[in-house]
Amino acid sequence: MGSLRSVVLAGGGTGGHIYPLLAFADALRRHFPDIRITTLGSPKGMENQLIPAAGYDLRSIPAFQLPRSLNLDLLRTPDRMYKSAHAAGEVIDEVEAEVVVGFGGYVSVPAYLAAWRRELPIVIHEVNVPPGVANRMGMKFTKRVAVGFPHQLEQAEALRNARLVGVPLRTGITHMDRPALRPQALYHFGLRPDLPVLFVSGGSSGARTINLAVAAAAKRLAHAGIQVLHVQGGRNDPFEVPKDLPVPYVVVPYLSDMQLGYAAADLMLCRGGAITVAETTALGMPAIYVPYPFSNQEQRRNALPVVESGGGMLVDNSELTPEWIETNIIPLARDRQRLAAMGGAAARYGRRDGDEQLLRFVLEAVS
Ligand SMILES: CC(=O)N[C@H]1[C@@H](OP(=O)(O)OP(=O)(O)OC[C@H]2O[C@@H](n3ccc(=O)[nH]c3=O)[C@H](O)[C@@H]2O)O[C@H](CO)[C@@H](O)[C@@H]1O
Repeated sequence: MGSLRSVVLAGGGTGGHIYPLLAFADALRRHFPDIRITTLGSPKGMENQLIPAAGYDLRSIPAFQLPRSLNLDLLRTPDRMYKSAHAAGEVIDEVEAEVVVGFGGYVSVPAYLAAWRRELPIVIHEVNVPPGVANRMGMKFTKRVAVGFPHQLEQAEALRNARLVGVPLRTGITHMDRPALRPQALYHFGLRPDLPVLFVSGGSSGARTINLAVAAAAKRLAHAGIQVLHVQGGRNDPFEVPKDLPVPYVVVPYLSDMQLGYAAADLMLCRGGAITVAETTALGMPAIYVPYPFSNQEQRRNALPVVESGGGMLVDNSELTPEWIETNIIPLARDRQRLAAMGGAAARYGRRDGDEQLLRFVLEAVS
């Protein structure tokens, strides 16, 4: 394996772009303890909480809002684009970066531009179909594109020649011994060991439809003996859960230790964000996916191969009602055999070494 002294990692916005960046940073640190790792983020994204909390150097680049599609609007923002790229370039020069690795989000664009001007290697990691706007721009400057999932290679022309590496995931998740951590996780959340746990999470920002539907089904779930661990999500309004339920229904605003949630869970109800899908499958977690309906069907594409291989169920956002939950989730959560079969199928689809595979790809780029 080669070696690296200084890298710049760019990515921001929501958890889906930041957690893979952090997991990759951890892999770099494991292999090269003296490496200088500098991250570029935007002033308002979740990176401002998550990256410093993980102990990495975060530099803020002036906000640069891309249009939702690549069109002429881009040419109308040259000043801001120039300013952002200039700021990214200053950081790249200061730390003498050998490579820029981008994970998507608007802040990646100035990083790609600045690296390209300096003729530095650029590596892009993309997890969605269609690829995000920022990474699509980046692909004009580099052919070194890595993807998280096999379906991306088939479903996006722009990703046809990409390298399949998987998704860098936090080792707290990939190296977790779920049964061993379970008692501690249940105790942590105040959940009972004798009843199944439904773990509800709408991704890093939360999901209003999921939150309201599950809260409205709280009584039915509780009377069926199903406990709920419900992550409200970073950007969502609180919701009401009836008091005096016969079994625990625990609401938490956000989980920094997501592995505790996974360890407590028997079944997950979640959106189909790419990193969530990478995590549930890496863990062999049976899951019901409710794809976010407003972004190009990308979350449906993430979840569909898992569901087709038997690792979960898929339900449309508009169909997730308390009645649907009663009819479908209650029997499933009580059926240990079916859950085990689903979990096994999910695990066969999942990958755990995305961080190592991406590192290999990046080392090839700098050699
Ligand atoms: C609405 C939208 O556009 N969503 C996109 C966004 O989702 P989002 O940002 O929600 O990202 P994902 O669902 O892919 O990942 C969420 C991440 O947040 C973590 N987490 C979540 C809740 C919590 O309390 N604690 C915690 O740590 C999860 O463990 C996971 O690592 O980025 C993904 C990756 O580009 C895309 O595939 C999604 O389509």
